[in-house]
Amino acid sequence: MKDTLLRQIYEQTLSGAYDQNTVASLSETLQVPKNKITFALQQLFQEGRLIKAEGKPVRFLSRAALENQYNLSISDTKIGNLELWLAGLAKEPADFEKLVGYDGSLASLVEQCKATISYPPNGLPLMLTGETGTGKSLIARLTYEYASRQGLLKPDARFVSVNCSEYANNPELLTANLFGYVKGAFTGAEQTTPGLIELADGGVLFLDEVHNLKGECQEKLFQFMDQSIYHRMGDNKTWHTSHVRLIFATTEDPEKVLLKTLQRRIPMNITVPNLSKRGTYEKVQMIHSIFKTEQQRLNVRIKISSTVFRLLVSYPFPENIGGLKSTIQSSCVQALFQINDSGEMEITAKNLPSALSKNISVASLNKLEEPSWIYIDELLDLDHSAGNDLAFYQEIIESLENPDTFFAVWKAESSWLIQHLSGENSALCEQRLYESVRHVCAGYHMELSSKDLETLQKALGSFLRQSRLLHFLQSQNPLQIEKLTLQMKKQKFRYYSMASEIDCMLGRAFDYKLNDLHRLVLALLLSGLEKQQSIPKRMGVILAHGLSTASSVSVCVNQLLDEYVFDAIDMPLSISQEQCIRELNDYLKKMDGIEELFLLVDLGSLEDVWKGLNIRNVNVGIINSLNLKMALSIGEGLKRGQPMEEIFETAKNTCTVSYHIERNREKQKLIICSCASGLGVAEKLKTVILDSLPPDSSIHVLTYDYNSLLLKGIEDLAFAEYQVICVVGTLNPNIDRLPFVALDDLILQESTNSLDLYLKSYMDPCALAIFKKNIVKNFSLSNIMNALTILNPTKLLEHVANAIDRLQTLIDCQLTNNTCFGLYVHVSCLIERLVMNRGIENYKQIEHFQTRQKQFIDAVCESFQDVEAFYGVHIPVEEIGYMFDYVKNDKNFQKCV
Ligand SMILES: Nc1ncnc2c1ncn2[C@@H]1O[C@H](COP(=O)(O)OP(=O)(O)OP(=O)(O)O)[C@@H](O)[C@H]1O
Repeated sequence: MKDTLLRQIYEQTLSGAYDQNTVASLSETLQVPKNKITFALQQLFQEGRLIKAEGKPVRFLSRAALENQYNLSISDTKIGNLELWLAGLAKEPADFEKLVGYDGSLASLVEQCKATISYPPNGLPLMLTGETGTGKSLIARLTYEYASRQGLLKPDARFVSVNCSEYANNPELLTANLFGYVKGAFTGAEQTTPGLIELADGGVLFLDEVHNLKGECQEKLFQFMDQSIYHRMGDNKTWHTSHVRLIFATTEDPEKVLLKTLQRRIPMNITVPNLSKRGTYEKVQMIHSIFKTEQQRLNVRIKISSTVFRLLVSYPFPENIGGLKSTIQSSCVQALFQINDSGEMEITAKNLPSALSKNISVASLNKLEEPSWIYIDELLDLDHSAGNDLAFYQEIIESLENPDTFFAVWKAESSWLIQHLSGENSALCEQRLYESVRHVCAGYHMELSSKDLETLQKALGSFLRQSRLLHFLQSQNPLQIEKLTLQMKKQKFRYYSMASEIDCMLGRAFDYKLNDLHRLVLALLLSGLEKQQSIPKRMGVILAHGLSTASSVSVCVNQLLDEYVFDAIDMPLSISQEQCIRELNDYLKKMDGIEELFLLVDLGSLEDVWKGLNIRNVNVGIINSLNLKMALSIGEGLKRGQPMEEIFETAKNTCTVSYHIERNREKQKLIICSCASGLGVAEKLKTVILDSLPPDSSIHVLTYDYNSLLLKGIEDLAFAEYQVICVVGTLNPNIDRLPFVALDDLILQESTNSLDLYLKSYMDPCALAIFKKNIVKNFSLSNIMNALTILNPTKLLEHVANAIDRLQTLIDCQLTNNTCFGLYVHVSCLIERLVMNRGIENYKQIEHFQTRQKQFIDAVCESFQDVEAFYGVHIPVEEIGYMFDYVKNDKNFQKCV
């Protein structure tokens, strides 16, 4: 009757007539009393052949029918909402895809299982070892499903599973059940019964907890493995044949618990990793998958608190996935009546077994419970990139198993992270963050491209977004992270220190604190980004007291040399020597990889500084003198790549100290005599002025070339020693703030006051009176002429005066007396110079003058014809230029023009 009932249910399940699989309906169809149907259904359900759909009335479904129909293995036995559950089944993935981690931590295991079961002709025996609850049974079943789907098994081939531990106290019974027995083989063997090996013919026999198999049974088993034949218990004559693919599983070490002969016959031994090795993301997937099943079973939307999520991910379940599953199931039972107004089941930490939440105080439990809920349906969508990132972080932590190689692992991983982050479209593109990161990097001489900076910025963005996940990762692996931090500080302090600075900056800018794991990953990222760049092998550091002394000198030298040779450490005056040294040591840590350091310190003895330095793999040269010249000399040596000692020697020699004291002194007073007519006139002027000065006068009189005076003014070094009172000459050189006294003024005595005026401050009144008297006497025209020329002054003056009269007629202008007298002197000197071949040859813009003042030039030429003829000279046009300059300032001439 049982078989008929099972067949009926099988067909009705296949045809979808689930409503006919009730006690009442089946009793009616099969014409069997309800109580007998109920009893048989109960038995079949316990055997795992039926699935029970709760409800009114209860319905039963054939497991085999559904498994064939959906081509999958069903582990559920009782279901809540049948329709929902069936909808879920339709979406179920095939065989190994049901295994969380099939393409992750279990990828190679899956490949091995597939290869072993497919090995021709009948597959190879496979041993699965692993802690309890790691998924050995599931993997065995999925291996069967895979073989079945691949057509490696007969269509009706079964997966027969036997748990050897159930027979631990009765090994005979296990042998009987495995190989079958004949009637009378033992007490109670009322009829000949086929064994499980026979039932599994063409399919898969899974022997779980195989370490419970007694030696005798093991021996029987390997005989069967060799030849596919066996005896039933109680009949040692008849051989039976069965072709079975065998899968074994044990939580023990097979080498310790199985006979060597059996071990040899199991060529493939696969270890199933325990939950803690699966990586956080796979744990999250498992939590999701288990809750999802419960959600379907209970037909409610489930949400869990973030604490529940954190605890489930971080708790080290001794029963592995089995433990996680039963914890989740029990939490759902506990929360069965915690359905909110929206019909959602809310699972909080209070619904978890006490073992999980024992580390959380009631207060913090309540506090922690307040915030976010996570819907099961959205669990995997927390952050799409979270999966990869978490696996990445996990891998970093796992690489710690072998600290010697983890930097190598990191190197590879960092390029993954860089790539990953470069492709990510981060929302956190704030210029402030970007600039701050750049600022920190620049402080470490790490010049990053904008793309690299963007990568860093995205990394920080990803930290901010995934803070919840990363914080529980941190809490999950505190020891590894501590160990890693120590290694990082030791080997890559530069990057760790940079990450810490970025952390501070983040704190200020976004009120966000990185945890150790963040900092490590950031440091790793920075070291990855810098792999293309070279940290300077040699560097200079200026260490000086004052708010910006060191930085000013270093900036100046770097600019002058156009090379970054100096860093600076500014020391406020209030800080102690120890603090300075501490700062310097911090700097040295930052500059991890530097080989030589040139240190310029302003204060403190050399010993104080170098004794306090923590030097490892760095040569530090210290010089206790700081000035720009010294810094420049050392900077130049650094730039040229000279050896350290040579650099210091050169600096020492170029910077020898010398001193000079310039005492305050009164400058001597000076009158400059400078004439466009030439130095000769100036010399004569000088003699006349000197003769006019009282004998005890301290005023100096010097001659100076007129053109040089125009060019250089009184900045000329020749005047450095003097305080120039005024210039006396024929033409005003018009020098700023330098008074001019015209010769003609002196001759005409019209403005003796002008010279008096300038000399008044430098002479006592008595001396000034003598000077004035002498000037009147000495500066009469004839006196001047006498002093000026070697020619006969009376004759010369007569000729010149006639020529100038004629000139005035030709240009039709009556010049002032001043101009006339000035011209007499000037032209007389001119003639004398020409006689002596010392004519002036240059005049500014002579062509311009020639074209513009042609009329004047012609007038001069004509009026001076007699003079030229008499003295046998020719007045060149340049000299006429100077005569014009004399005339042009005349107020009458200006009116005529
Ligand atoms: N990779 C996985 N993906 C999804 N669920 C899994 C996975 N591994 C195990 N499970 C689930 O975890 C539970 C325990 O797995 P299973 O019974 O196969 O472990 P086991 O190693 O055979 O344990 P034991 O040694 O105690 O028999 C099962 O409900 C199984 O469906």
